[in-house]
Amino acid sequence: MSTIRLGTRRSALATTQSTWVADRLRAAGHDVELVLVTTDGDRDQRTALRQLGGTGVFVSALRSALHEGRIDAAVHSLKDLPTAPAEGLALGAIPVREDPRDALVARDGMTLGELPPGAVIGTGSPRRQAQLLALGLGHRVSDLRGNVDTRLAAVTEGRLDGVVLALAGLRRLGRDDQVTEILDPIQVLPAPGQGALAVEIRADDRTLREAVAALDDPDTRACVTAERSLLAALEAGCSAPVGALADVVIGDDRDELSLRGAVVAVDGSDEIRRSLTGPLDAPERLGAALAALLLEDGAGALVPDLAPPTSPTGGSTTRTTATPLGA
Ligand SMILES: NCc1[nH]cc(CCC(=O)O)c1CC(=O)O
Repeated sequence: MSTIRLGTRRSALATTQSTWVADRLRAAGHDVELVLVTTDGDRDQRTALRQLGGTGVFVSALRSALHEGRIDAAVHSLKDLPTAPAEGLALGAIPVREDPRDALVARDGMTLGELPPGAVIGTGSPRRQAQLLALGLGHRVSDLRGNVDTRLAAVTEGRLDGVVLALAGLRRLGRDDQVTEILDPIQVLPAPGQGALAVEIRADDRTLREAVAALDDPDTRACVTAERSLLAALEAGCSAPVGALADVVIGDDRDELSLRGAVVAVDGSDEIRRSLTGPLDAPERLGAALAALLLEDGAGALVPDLAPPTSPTGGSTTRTTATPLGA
């Protein structure tokens, strides 16, 4: 087969991830060439992610390159991919995922519990902000964007007391030695899909589909499918204050999927956490069922832009459209 042109964003994290995918494809006997693509999300470092249009800013340039045949496959961080399927494209492989948890990098080796009230923690993610404030430790949150090294520098240079990032990104970049606390999902649930990669291809490209299929990890795919179905059923985007984490667990006579979800008011004043377990082969249903449960129990009141409950109770108005948060 001819050389696979593997499209990637230019950031250190993105090229590390795509190099990882390229190495696995090469190990399987393929020739691979990395093609660097600049995205709007990389170009505009100063605008808050929310103002940039939330979902998809890192993704659309790679998708255009796929559609136009400039690349044969694109490597994305799955959590940056909008939940809506892209016309004509398919997720050819979802490789085994890195640790999905969030991590704190704080001054003086401190954990969240050790940071004093008034300490300022940097994050550009409403999900992280909401869950950090909901801990009730009196911390403050400051908007922070930029690549991993820029964000870490804010702590080492003393501008912030701490930053919260995905452990997966720090691991891949070899920066996890700076982590002062791995945040327990009991307190801070990661973003749906966090720690996982997606290899996107053209849906009709059977050669590429076969080439990348060996990279797919079915357990990871089941977990992230459940997490993303929850997000989709809430009609929330990747910048919504919604956390989700699925695990494969040992059931009575076979493996099952356990899904946790959290919807948190962005000011941390209230939160709803629920979990459900279901069959491993029906992750979409599990995600949708947990979304319905969260909405029934009032998630919509915490985050006004979420979907209405599927069975509206007396007196409430059923909205026919929902704007994704962050749009
Ligand atoms: N939104 C940026 C982004 N997209 C994926 C990762 C980390 C790697 C991953 O989650 O797979 C990050 C950085 C971060 O959240 O700290």
